Amino acid sequence: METPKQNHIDKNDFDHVYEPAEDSYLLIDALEKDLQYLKSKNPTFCLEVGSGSGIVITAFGMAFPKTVCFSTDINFKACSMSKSTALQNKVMLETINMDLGSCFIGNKFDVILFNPPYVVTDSDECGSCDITASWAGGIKGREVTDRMLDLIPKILTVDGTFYLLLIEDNIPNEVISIMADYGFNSDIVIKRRVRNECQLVVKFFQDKNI
Ligand SMILES: C[S@@+](CC[C@H](N)C(=O)[O-])C[C@H]1O[C@@H](n2cnc3c(N)ncnc32)[C@H](O)[C@@H]1O
Repeated sequence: METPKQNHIDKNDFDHVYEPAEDSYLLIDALEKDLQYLKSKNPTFCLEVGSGSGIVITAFGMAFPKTVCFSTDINFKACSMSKSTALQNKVMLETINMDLGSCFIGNKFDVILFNPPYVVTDSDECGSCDITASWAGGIKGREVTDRMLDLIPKILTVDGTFYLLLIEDNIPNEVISIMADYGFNSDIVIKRRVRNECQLVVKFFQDKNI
């Protein structure tokens, strides 16, 4: 998958919006690894929750020009940057400044992407609308992620796929078990150690075709 250009961004903008890092590129690499699977699904609608600079959803939109792409972010400045990144790379993207994706209940996406704030912090650090929201994940680094898990069955198509980035501190087996209770199968697409952090991307799906 091609890496989107981000020439329009001033370095200082990353004081307010998450700068693409190893986790962003791991999610892109997971999509690249799953390209044939995704192509076989011919997705009509894709949503990235917490799109930050927009690098992931733009990479997806470049690889799937016929897919209608949406993104959300709790941080207003991230929404503007996502839109500009998409525009610079000629990707049509609808961005919405909101919490997760609850306004979409009743609508269904074929692909949902989420690189959440996953760092273990105190609960009271979690839930801001600024740059802290990029990383502060509360207890087990899962407070935002777990709310998203509850939403997935309501906004993913029956044969859709949800890609979620986690670190070992998030206890991936617990996440897999929560999703299994909702009727989802899972598969670890990619795993990488980055300094002292083990990052992985897990995909969740309801059909049997991996
Ligand atoms: C780790 S950053 C990932 C940014 C981008 N997707 C990437 O991979 O580079 C997490 C993003 O989620 C956003 N976020 C955090 N909590 C959110 C929420 N409740 N609803 C929507 N976005 C949220 C943050 O503002 C931040 O942009």
